[in-house]
Amino acid sequence: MSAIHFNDLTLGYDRHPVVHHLDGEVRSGELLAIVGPNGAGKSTLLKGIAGALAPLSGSVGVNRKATRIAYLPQAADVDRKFPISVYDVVSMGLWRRTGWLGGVGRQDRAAIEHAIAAVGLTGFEDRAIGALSGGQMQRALFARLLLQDAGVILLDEPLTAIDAKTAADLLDLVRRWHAEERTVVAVLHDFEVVKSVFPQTLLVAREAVAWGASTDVLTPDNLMKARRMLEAPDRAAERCPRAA
Ligand SMILES: Nc1ncnc2c1ncn2[C@@H]1O[C@H](COP(=O)(O)OP(=O)(O)OP(=O)(O)O)[C@@H](O)[C@H]1O
Repeated sequence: MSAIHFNDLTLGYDRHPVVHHLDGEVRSGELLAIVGPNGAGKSTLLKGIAGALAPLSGSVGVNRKATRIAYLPQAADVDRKFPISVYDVVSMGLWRRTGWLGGVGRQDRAAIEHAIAAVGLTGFEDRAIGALSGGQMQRALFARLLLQDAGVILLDEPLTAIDAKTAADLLDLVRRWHAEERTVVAVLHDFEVVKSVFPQTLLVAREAVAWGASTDVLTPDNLMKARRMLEAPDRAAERCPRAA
């Protein structure tokens, strides 16, 4: 069963295409890494799946049974100046159930505490998020994802600027989601992590360069091809390759 399918999907900004004519599907329960050079369109693709960016043409569909999508944006896009505690950030994972003004019951409080404990942040509940380290903040955001209980989980560079211990802990949560048959799509730059945790990889450079088993995709030839595709002069004009 497919969890996400792309049908000639083109995404971009102000009518300038960034990701061109993507076709294919992510199987339900799959762990898929999205890799590619800077500016390849990885974050754009994740935003398209999350529904935060409408397609310029074509479509992206998420299976009805897995409609609940959780999305972790890049750390740089998260406003940490907002005066809110770890507990409140994590509890937002329950908004779908409690609503903006809904009360948090005893059961909900237990679930929030459980999620905070699962990411190793017990004792930090009252800490303002602006006073967390980058790794602690990422742990808090993963606790929120745990509560969201989504069928499809989208992670944009979840391990960037994270130390080895935190990365290992967060990858354990990804493995747990996989065991729970959730679909996880993550933008990653560390190929060793990809090869050891993510069986499937999509290599993008404004279009799909290769998509399949991670070991088949992450070859020097494919990576070189991706770099060249992004550096090609006609990219500067952001022309559609199929329109040429
Ligand atoms: N909001 C935006 N408005 C206009 N152009 C954008 C916007 N966001 C991204 N772009 C452009 O789209 C292209 C792809 O960006 P995107 O962030 O998707 O790449 P990426 O593969 O995630 O890169 P990185 O590895 O550096 O995070 C880039 O040329 C970028 O400048």
